[in-house]
Amino acid sequence: MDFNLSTEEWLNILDFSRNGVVVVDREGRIVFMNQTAAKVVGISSEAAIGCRVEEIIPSTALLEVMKKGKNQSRQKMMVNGNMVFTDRMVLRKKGKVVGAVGIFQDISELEKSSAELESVKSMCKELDAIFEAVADGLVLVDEKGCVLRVNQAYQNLTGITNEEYRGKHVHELIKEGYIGRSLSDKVIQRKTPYSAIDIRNGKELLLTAIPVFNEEGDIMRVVTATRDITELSDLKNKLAESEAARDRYLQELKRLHAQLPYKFIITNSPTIKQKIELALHVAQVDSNVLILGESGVGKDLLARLIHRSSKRALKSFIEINCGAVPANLLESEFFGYEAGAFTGASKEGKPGLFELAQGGTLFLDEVGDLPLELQVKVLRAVQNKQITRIGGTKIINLNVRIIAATNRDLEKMVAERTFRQDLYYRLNVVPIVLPPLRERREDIAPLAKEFLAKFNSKYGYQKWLHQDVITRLTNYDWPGNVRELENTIERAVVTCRNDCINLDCFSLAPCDEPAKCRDISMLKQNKAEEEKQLIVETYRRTHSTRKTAQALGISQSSVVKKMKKYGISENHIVDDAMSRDSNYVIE
Ligand SMILES: Nc1ncnc2c1ncn2[C@@H]1O[C@H](COP(=O)(O)OP(=O)(O)OP(=O)(O)O)[C@@H](O)[C@H]1O
Repeated sequence: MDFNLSTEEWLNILDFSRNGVVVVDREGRIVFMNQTAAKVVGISSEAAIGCRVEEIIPSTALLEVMKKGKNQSRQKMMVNGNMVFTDRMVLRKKGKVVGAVGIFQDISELEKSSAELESVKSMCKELDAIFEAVADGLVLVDEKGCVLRVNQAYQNLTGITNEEYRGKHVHELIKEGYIGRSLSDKVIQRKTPYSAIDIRNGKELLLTAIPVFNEEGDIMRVVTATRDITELSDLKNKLAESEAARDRYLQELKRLHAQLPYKFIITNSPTIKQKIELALHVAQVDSNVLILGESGVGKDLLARLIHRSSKRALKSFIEINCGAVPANLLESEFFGYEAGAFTGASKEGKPGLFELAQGGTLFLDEVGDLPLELQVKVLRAVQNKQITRIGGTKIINLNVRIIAATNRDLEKMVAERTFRQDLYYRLNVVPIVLPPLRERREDIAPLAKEFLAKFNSKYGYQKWLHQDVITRLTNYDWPGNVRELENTIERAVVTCRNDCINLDCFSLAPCDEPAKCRDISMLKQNKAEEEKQLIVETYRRTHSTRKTAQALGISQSSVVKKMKKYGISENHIVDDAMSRDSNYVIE
């Protein structure tokens, strides 16, 4: 075969090679560099030829190869940032070294791919570890529904091994009775995740199957996670049970709580017991309650009982004595005010009692004393369950239960047009009338004993009541009702020098008919002049409406009202012009 190629032809062939070829002469100057080498080195062959090889390829070892006269193969080196494998060969002519050739292969891409392969491999290992480590059972099926693998947790959960599952179609598994239904099948059909709860082997399992899509958007895998929620369900049931128990205890607690004030309401009277039953009953609903009865019969006590027995028990019980707050302050007391609403208003503004009672109960004591002009505003609040602070525009929604009380005859007041009829109806949803003590004399002895025990303990005595005293107290009419009885016992306990409290210790003069007695019962029974006289006398002694009220066994607001009624001015009574009771201006 005649196949003699010229040097140029050989060089052309080398130029065409996908391997880089660099030839240097004895001095190390580049005499040939093919296209591939030029590309890797980053310089044109023309520019490279004639240059010293170490200037163009600083990492070259061709000079060393020539010096040692020994070829090298498969050496890794970096050329212009590219990783190459190189073979170096010494060129000899007649046994003399005349130059060297380097042939190299760019392996950068290969390196990159193998690095990627390594990372994919380690990722696979990680996923394998995760697949096996998760507590949920996992089943992996392909796009057709054939099981690729199941993890250890799934095998533990179902008792079915990987081998039994692997390679089988889910339909086959259903047929063979391994599973009752397949979620993977549904996911493949619908192309969306799917969840269900199954009972298998007596265990409650939560199954969640999700599809895995390829680049084209076709399902390539379905992963089904199976979680044993038997324990969770048990816990849920236990939680529900303990919540129900807690509610029961709460109710019981409320009931006991409600009984607490009941215990302090001392009574032997069937009528009062009935009223208490009624109060406990209406406590459960939010309807307005109107408690009627003379001063000191226990209206306040009953209002508190209703609150404490209601579902509002843990919220505020706000009480206002409508007769004890000066009329000009009542509105702001009730509704509050915004900052700077009027001269003297606090900078921050102030919430009113309606707001303070949010969620709880507002007790309007002595509601009959509410000034007419305020009645309409209170009506609006009670009716609409909304208020606006004085000087404000914001509507505040109310969630307040209203209990009102009075010792006045509201019906008569309505007839006389001193109390608004609409407000009366609004408040009088459930009326509870507490009879005076004289109409339930069976309560007097137990109450007296209770108060005796209370004040004995308060003052550290061990006194007792003589039977005559009990009889006397029982026969007495008690215009100031329980409050008066309480004060009378306290006075007797502290003033009586003997341990046996006998009739001498009482200012109640012994008499057969209580009505004839010359004592504070006059306040109720005697003519107005005597009542006036009694108040004047008591005030002269006490110098205060509060103490006068205490001494007479009536409320402070009643004293103030009666003083107004009889035109009793403080100056008439005491020389000292300064009233000690700064709450009231007595004309
Ligand atoms: N049944 C009772 N058992 C024990 N204490 C009672 C009873 N009834 C009333 N009291 C006591 O008598 C006093 C007066 O009761 P309360 O303030 O409830 O009467 P009121 O009708 O609201 O009086 P007012 O109309 O003057 O406001 C309170 O100290 C209260 O604790």
